[in-house]
Amino acid sequence: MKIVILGAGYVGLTTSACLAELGHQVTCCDIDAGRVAALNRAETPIYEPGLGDLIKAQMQAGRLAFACDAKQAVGTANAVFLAVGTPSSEDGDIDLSYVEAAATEIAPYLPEGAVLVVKSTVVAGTAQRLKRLVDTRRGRDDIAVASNPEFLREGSAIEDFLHADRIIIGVDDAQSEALLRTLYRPLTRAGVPLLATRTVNAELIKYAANAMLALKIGFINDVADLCEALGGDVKAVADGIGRDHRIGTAFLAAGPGFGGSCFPKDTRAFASTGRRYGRPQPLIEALIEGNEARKGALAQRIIHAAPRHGRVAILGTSFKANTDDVREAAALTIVPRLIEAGLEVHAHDPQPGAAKRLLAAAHWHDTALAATRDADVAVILTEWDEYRTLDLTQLARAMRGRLLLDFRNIVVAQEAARAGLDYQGLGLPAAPSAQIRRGQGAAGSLRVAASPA
Ligand SMILES: NC(=O)c1ccc[n+]([C@@H]2O[C@H](COP(=O)([O-])OP(=O)(O)OC[C@H]3O[C@@H](n4cnc5c(N)ncnc54)[C@H](O)[C@@H]3O)[C@@H](O)[C@H]2O)c1
Ligand SMILES: O=c1ccn([C@@H]2O[C@H](COP(=O)(O)OP(=O)(O)O[C@H]3O[C@H](CO)[C@@H](O)[C@H](O)[C@H]3O)[C@@H](O)[C@H]2O)c(=O)[nH]1
Repeated sequence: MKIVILGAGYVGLTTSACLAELGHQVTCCDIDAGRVAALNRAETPIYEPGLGDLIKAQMQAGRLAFACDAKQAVGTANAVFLAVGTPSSEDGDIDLSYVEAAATEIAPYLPEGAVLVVKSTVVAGTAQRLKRLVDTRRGRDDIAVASNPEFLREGSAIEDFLHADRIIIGVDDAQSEALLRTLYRPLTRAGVPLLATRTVNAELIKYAANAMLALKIGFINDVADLCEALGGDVKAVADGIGRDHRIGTAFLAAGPGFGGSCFPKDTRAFASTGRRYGRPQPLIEALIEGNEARKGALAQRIIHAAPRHGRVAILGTSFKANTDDVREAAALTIVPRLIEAGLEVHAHDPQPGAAKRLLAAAHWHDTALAATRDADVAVILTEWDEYRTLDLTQLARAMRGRLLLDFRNIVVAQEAARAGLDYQGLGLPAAPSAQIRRGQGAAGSLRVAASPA
């Protein structure tokens, strides 16, 4: 099948490379000429494990090409996917201008019978609205518009695409359904379930799925706060509740608040849609507020823990591990607040991406150890594997102070204590470092109070 994808971002590039891998002929177009030129040199503009290699392999196989001129590319396409951005607008609603601009631009050039597929995350009713827009631009009704929301996670995008829990296709006509079923046949044959429903449902599924996952995170973060007050252990609590298969263990890791390009934006859009249609979503409204407040509260915790004008090492600025994406990362809230409070911030991330520019007031280092040199407090903000395996003895030696704040709960408290560090996780009993150093007791048997986030 001949496929054109508009947008060479995380979703557009992953979709392009994976559909090529499934045997389709794919052209991926982007209005960013620099990005297209880099891709044509087989340079991948984002950090996503395995993506660069897959793109190269598919280009060499002749199944994947990149272009700027979408008008020309769509002329012979069976399907055109919109994978452009849908950022938040100022009122929390969704900005559909990129989606509408892309559809408007290509509408006159689509071949009769082509299907326009909305892969970008869009509010319910958008596919039907785009159908009217395309019909008006063409002056006839010969293009079907479908919805095919994407559920990949950054950092495991290819795996998520090729081994999806399910594929959702939103289709309001038989032609779209037939085309999308054929397109995804290699995956459905391999056992991936495909659910066909109307476009409005597909659009709602995407938002409801993200809202549900974000709720799990917001809930466990609140439980972590309670654990701190009561001397409990949020990891044990999460494990205990997660073993109930109706709850499930996934997405119950306490952290510094969810970030990224999706959960914050999509929960805001979900809440805003509820308000617009007179069906408020109070759970989601509270979730959004609590998540923002959490980032601020954790910044305050660091400020209280550090000496005046002290030095803080921030380990990890990406919104999660295995990505260079910093969109709505906790670091973007926390680091500026530390600097405003007069602290000196030394930062490290294995893939800093745009963070170096966005957090230019921080001092950047090439290694985690260099960032922690002479630090009064070290803070883990992203759960990169390299922070899990930090040499804690070296870290303790490099630091001026003793306090390690682990906002991802990835360090073993006893090991930190043995290295001479004062360790605080989130919702974990504080490690009794002094006693452990003297060889007495395990973490949890001797508690010291930790301030709630
Ligand atoms: N990032 C994710 O993990 C993820 C996962 C699922 C769904 N989504 C959704 O997918 C959409 C895309 O997200 P993303 O993170 O890939 O965005 P992104 O910002 O990484 O990439 C968007 C790309 O679209 C390009 N673009 C804008 N207008 C264009 C046009 N008219 N023609 C061609 N290209 C154009 C931009 O230059 C940019 O390169 C969003 O709606 C997002 O909510 C994202
Ligand atoms: O137990 C957890 C799981 C995640 N997070 C945080 O939640 C945010 C989002 O993480 P994740 O969902 O892994 O990454 P995304 O790439 O943003 O993926 C989400 O958003 C995408 C865009 O809509 C969807 O396609 C995915 O299904 C959905 O998981 C990050 O800040 C994580 O650190 C936690 O704090 N605790």
